[in-house]
Amino acid sequence: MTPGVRPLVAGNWKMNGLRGSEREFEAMLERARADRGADLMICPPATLLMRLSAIAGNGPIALGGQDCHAEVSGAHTGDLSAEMLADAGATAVILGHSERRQDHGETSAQVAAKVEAAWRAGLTAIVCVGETEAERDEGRAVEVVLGQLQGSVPEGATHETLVVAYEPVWAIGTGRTPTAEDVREMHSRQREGLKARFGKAGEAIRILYGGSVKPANAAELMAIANVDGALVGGASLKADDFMGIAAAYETLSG
Ligand SMILES: O=C[C@H](O)COP(=O)(O)O
Repeated sequence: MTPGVRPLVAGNWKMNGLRGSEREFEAMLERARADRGADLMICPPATLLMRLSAIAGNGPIALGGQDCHAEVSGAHTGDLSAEMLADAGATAVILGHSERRQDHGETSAQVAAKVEAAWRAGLTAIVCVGETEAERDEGRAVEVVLGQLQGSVPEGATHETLVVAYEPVWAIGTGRTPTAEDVREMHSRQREGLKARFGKAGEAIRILYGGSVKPANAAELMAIANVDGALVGGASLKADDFMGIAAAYETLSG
């Protein structure tokens, strides 16, 4: 946690979810009515955004997209603009997820262009960074992550327009997590980088941890300095698991 910074627990449904998933979302909403000490967000596949937005209303769970194109509109088959996501009810968009960087060859420069697009549309950009296992083994984790952060985030970021999500690639969907000391070190180095670049604003930009976050390990991870919430994949698909992670903040504040 960072003193004075309200945490964010965001769920990334990735390529999961059909209409029946509305029931899971409704169950999350019902349980989110009590303030859990953290902002909550679900990033469903784009096909569900408008439906979940109609259910969510002005309730306690915000919605986000999982990617966007840098342009406003045009001949880009299969792509979605940030404006379209905003129109469908999103207030944020995940950008530069390692699955986009790996599966679609996205570079940090392309991610930065998408961040500009998100800001143009009034969306908060959730920018993902993280090292592979080989890069960690080579002792390059800090260098890789700070390089991605520098290249993927344009000038002018604030705590309202930017959220960073640190996700070690080898921890995603594997059930493995870094040691608390490694998480502390990585988040602290990113905080220093954000402060050096954005001054006072960099102190309040949220840095989420992502990678095999579960109800059982959430409280320990979220208690680490400069861990301002979580980006949750698999465990965000079920209301019990997602709200179990959000409940870590009740433990921490209680
Ligand atoms: O965006 C979320 C992450 O990739 C984490 O996924 P996971 O919680 O399934 O490990």
